[in-house]
Amino acid sequence: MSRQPVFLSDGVVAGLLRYEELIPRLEEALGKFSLRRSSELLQPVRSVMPLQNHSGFLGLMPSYMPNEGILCTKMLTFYRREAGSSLPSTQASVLLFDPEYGNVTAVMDGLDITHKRTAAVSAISAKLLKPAQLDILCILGSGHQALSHYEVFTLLFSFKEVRVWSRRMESATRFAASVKGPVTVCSSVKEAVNGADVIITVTSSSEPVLFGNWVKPGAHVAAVGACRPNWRELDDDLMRDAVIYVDSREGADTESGDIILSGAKVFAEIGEVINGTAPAFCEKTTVFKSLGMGIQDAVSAKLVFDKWKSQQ
Ligand SMILES: NC(=O)C1=CN([C@@H]2O[C@H](COP(=O)(O)OP(=O)(O)OC[C@H]3O[C@@H](n4cnc5c(N)ncnc54)[C@H](O)[C@@H]3O)[C@@H](O)[C@H]2O)C=CC1
Ligand SMILES: O=C([O-])C1=[NH+]CCC1
Repeated sequence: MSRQPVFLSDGVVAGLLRYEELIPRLEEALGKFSLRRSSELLQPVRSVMPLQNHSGFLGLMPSYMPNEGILCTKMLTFYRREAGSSLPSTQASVLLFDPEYGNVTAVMDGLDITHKRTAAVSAISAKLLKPAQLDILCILGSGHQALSHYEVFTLLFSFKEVRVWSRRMESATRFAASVKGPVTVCSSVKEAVNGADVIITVTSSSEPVLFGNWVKPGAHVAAVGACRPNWRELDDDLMRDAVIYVDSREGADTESGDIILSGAKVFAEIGEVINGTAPAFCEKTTVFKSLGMGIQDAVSAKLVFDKWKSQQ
């Protein structure tokens, strides 16, 4: 195989990746993952190397889906940044391989994939674990993930009110001004989550920001940050009282401080709910603890690459 890999920039990837096409592929992949058939899907828990001089981490996220012709790995770096820092907190590249020959067919910027597939999986969790009422959406954090979550949640659901809180009020105000629809800027987490039906936590915090006694019973929480075993976004009360769903049990047991440090029991993977092998307790308070999986990047990258090829 002498062909050189193509390089797809962030702009090209962003132009090709659409939530409407991505969501069904992610649902299928999450269901397949939870079947644990190694002949159909392989994905180890990502390996993460600390970069102690920089408060950062380098992660490697390989996956293999032979029936779909997908062999892929994402490489990412993520850093804890001080408030006001202009340096990026997460960067990523995705490599697609030809599974038969082993050569790299495409190298693509992984930022848009990371933003969209993470938000899309949170939206899938909200679709599956939908509270009886869906009036108020609350977003805690105002960075890249906040934006992609706003986009997909307002695309799929019709909330009467969207609220945002950020640790710096001006960031929340900037976020509200940057999106199309109306957003209420809140000055405290307690005020922001009061009565909210869906709460999304997308912060880089390592301490709890969301406390169980502020959360409306029956609400759904999509918890996206805190991806290290000693980092938290949610307090023990919420972790103990809610029914906990995850993307990967192995990932959660290895990487989620919210699960490991609270001692909370994982009830099911959302792939099990998709497969009908675990119930969706929509009437209870539910937490979807998201950590991110290589297969999510892989199906996103394959979708982008196939669309790009069809246009050549
Ligand atoms: N579960 C998954 O699949 C993924 C999770 N993530 C995680 O999602 C989180 C957000 O990522 P991005 O939006 O890309 O980052 P970002 O840097 O664009 O935004 C981070 C947000 O967290 C806030 N923040 C930082 N420290 C905080 C603190 N101590 N308390 C409260 N808020 C704080 C910032 O003000 C900002 O609003 C990160 O923790 C990241 O590691 C990112 C990608 C995928
Ligand atoms: O899956 C992912 O891309 C990430 N999870 C935590 C930081 C980035």
